[in-house]
Amino acid sequence: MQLPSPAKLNLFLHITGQREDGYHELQTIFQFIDLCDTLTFHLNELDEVRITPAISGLPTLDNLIYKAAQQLLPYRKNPNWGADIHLEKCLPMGGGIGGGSSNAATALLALNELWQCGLSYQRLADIGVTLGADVPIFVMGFAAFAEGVGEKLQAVQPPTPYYLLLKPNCHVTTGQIFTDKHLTRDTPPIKISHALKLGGHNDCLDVVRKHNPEVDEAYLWLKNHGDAKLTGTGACLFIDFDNQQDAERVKRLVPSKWQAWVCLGCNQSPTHEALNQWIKQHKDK
Ligand SMILES: C[C@](O)(CO)[C@H](O)COP(=O)(O)OP(=O)(O)OC[C@H]1O[C@@H](n2ccc(N)nc2=O)[C@H](O)[C@@H]1O
Ligand SMILES: Nc1ncnc2c1ncn2[C@@H]1O[C@H](COP(=O)(O)OP(=O)(O)OP(=O)(O)O)[C@@H](O)[C@H]1O
Repeated sequence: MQLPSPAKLNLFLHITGQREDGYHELQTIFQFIDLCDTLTFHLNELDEVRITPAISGLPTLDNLIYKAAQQLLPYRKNPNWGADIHLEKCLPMGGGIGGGSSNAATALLALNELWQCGLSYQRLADIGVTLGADVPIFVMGFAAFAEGVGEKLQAVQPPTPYYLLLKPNCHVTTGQIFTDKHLTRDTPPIKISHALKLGGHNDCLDVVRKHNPEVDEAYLWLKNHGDAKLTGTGACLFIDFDNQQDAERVKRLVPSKWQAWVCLGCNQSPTHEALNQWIKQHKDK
């Protein structure tokens, strides 16, 4: 089974409070983009989960794909079943586009089928949120207005423009941004209708720019070409365009020290499209 594992953008990110366990309550709109890793799964009968290739600097036990697989082991129909998982990495790490969370969700969705666990998407999302706040959105697979720590989801259909996505040459640690004492944590909650009509801002932007001069520099550069926004806690920035040509034109101007992509917003996750096709083919057999 081969599945794409897409990135997400936070079209805005408001921090509305902080829970007693330290986690922040937020409001955001999540939308997928067609920039993806690819995961390939083969069932084995060795009761082992093996992931190739290793991600440099990341022990397998810490790989979110491995952690996701461990969570599903108790639900396997056959206790001898394991999986060989190949990861083709394309999404930059520490970019605020949720690559690790997406990989975890893709593994939950794939292994739920291959191991015949029979869990609902909601059960997989509940398991997923224990791995990372961004995992549920990738499990559910629809663009959403999110609240809580990102797990309370209402489906929405925002416009699906072309985006220019820019990755400054640095890695932002989400935990560091959320522990900064200057982070604004009291943005008044907004209604979903307001969010869809007027959007919002990213409360993390100032703190991320302060900690990461490269993000600051890239933000000032991108602002000359449109309404530059930060996704999640960065480092990635984006602007939207009505058409692909305009996005490509600005991409050609991006200084070579930064990575840039032109991608399309999607309100359905490509993981689910591919998974549903796989399920259909296997039912037909
Ligand atoms: C910023 C967002 O990307 C917006 O979509 C997410 O809220 C972050 O989600 P994530 O990367 O899956 O984050 P996690 O791996 O769950 O958390 C990393 C660290 O960020 C902090 N954290 C994360 C999410 C949240 N709502 N409040 C927090 O305070 C916690 O200190 C946590 O230890
Ligand atoms: N399969 C994986 N792919 C990428 N990162 C992983 C994976 N498994 C664990 N990680 C760890 O998760 C960290 C965050 O990676 P990720 O790509 O999700 O960052 P991010 O885009 O900033 O996420 P977010 O927007 O959720 O904060 C990485 O630095 C890495 O240590």
